[in-house]
Amino acid sequence: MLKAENLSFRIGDNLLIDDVSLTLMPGEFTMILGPNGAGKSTLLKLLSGTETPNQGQVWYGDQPLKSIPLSTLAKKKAVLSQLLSLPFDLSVAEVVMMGRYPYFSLNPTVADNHIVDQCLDRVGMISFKSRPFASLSGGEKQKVHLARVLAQLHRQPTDQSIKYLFLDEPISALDIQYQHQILNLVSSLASQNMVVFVIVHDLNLALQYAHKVILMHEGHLVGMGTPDEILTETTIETVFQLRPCFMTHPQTGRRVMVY
Ligand SMILES: Nc1ncnc2c1ncn2[C@@H]1O[C@H](COP(=O)(O)OP(=O)(O)OP(=O)(O)O)[C@@H](O)[C@H]1O
Repeated sequence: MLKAENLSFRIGDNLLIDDVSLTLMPGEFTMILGPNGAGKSTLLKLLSGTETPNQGQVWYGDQPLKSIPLSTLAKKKAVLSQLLSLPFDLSVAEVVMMGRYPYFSLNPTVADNHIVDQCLDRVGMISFKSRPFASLSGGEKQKVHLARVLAQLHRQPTDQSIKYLFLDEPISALDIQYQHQILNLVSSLASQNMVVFVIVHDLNLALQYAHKVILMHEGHLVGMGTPDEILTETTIETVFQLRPCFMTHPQTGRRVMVY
């Protein structure tokens, strides 16, 4: 379980996160939504330990996040940020191998190489293994970085510990086929004792995939609950200044939104 208590974060005079408390459970696929500048990436950074709150505390299980040694944290938690480019010239396989750095000292083992292949295969990028990373398209880069975080959180069969996965707009550059493929993959990860926290902008994908939705606006948490509880006409109009229209999908019976 991840628990955040009364988090606030400010830069200069800007209060980016204002008294946010939440609980995330392993097994739940949590999506965070909100307009540009709402504070979603900042909250992700606080929950993943990339930034330290000015007030409040984050707990991973019964341990304060700030007390967990970095070497332990690197095997427990992985973050996919919006930054896709890399300052050095690496192959696709080498980028994914970065996810294995916490597990070996000098050289990767046969098992590490196998995990890299497995993770590339899971995101449909195994045939790109030897390509220079810099030569990939935006969507291809996004899939390779996802393989990297999968490699980082790869479990040994005996490992029952809770893992924490943070994805900042992981499907923003993907075509619709891969959007669904990756969200299905992330959903299956959530069911494997993982806390999964994903920022997306597509409210319909949240309606389709999320177990829990967190809606943010101007650094505040507007609501947290099931997509049907939180994504209502009123909240969407308040936060996005657009009145949505809900319809029922003719085949699945699910709620879908049009604008
Ligand atoms: N270093 C900084 N100094 C001042 N303000 C900042 C800084 N970093 C972020 N902000 C501001 O904090 C607010 C929240 O930013 P954040 O990136 O968390 O938003 P977001 O909800 O993830 O937005 P988006 O959907 O556009 O990615 C924004 O208004 C942003 O301009």
